[in-house]
Amino acid sequence: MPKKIVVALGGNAIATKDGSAGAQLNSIKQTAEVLAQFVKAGNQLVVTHGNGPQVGNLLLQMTKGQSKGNPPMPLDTVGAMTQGSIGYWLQKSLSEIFEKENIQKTTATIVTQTIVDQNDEAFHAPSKPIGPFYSKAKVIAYQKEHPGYVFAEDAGRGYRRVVASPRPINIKEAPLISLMLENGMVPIAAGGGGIPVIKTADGSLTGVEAVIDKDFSAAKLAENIGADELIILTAVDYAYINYGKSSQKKLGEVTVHETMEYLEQGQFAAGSMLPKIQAANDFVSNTNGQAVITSLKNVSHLITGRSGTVITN
Ligand SMILES: Nc1ncnc2c1ncn2[C@@H]1O[C@H](COP(=O)(O)OP(=O)(O)O)[C@@H](O)[C@H]1O
Ligand SMILES: NC(=O)OP(=O)(O)O
Repeated sequence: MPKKIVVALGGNAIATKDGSAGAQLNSIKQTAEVLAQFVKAGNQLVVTHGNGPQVGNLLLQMTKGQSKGNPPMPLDTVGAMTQGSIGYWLQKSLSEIFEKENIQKTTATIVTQTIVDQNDEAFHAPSKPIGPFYSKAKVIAYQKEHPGYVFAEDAGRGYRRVVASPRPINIKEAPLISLMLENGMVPIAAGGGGIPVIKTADGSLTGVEAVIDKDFSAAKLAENIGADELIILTAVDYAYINYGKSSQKKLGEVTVHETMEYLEQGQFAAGSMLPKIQAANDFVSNTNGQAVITSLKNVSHLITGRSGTVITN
């Protein structure tokens, strides 16, 4: 039965070792072929994506080229810029497939704002990894240059700069995204978790220095638009317990209750699998829908049957 699906794509699934626009576009072209399968199967689809590598890389480029009259942009603006660039690559790739395969769909990227709480504790505890991986020695050198920067170890893969990552409260453009779906479009929205904004006393929205986790924003967007399913696509086919150990065991069909127990045991690494499990649990608990965590290459199995880590109530 056709469903309303929100797919969240990992920023690391888009970024390539070669960070050029051409290389990222090529990688996204292959991703779009996979995403189009959801549409061909008759589903309503919203695509959201990460920007962790891209937002950090763009900031590095700006820092290098800065001058008094040409300062680096704040993180809300850099986030918006990556929504534009990654959205453009996705939109172009999906449109080309729709045209080539005569699929009666259009797609467009929505510059999306995500409302967060200005008192969120996360503003005092940077946790979201952005940009490239560094060695310990490089981190020490970097911190001399930029004393305000905070770095953290990222799931055994090296050190990365970390920034504040408050939880989304609401997706400002959710009603527009619903309208697009009702009119047969494929929205690309809440990229990079959405542009982080707070509500000020007069009710207006102001951008803040943060990068929101796209898994939490995808879950909130899925909730806001009444989606049936949240699908988080990353590098692994399943979430595992005892990950990386000889006793590693994949999680197939699990309940929120079971994942909560694994969570308490510390089975999921902070900054990588942990937010995915938490976001999936939030969506399932708040909506009674279903969440799936799997890899891009496993999507064909997902479309024909059940595959990956499937979380239900
Ligand atoms: N328990 C776990 N099960 C599966 N993967 C895990 C687990 N703990 C940590 N990971 C790591 O989390 C990664 C996914 O997180 P991340 O790379 O941040 O995702 P994204 O695709 O959103 O960029 C996996 O590729 C894996 O290396
Ligand atoms: N914003 C965000 O969550 O990006 P990644 O998925 O790349 O970490």
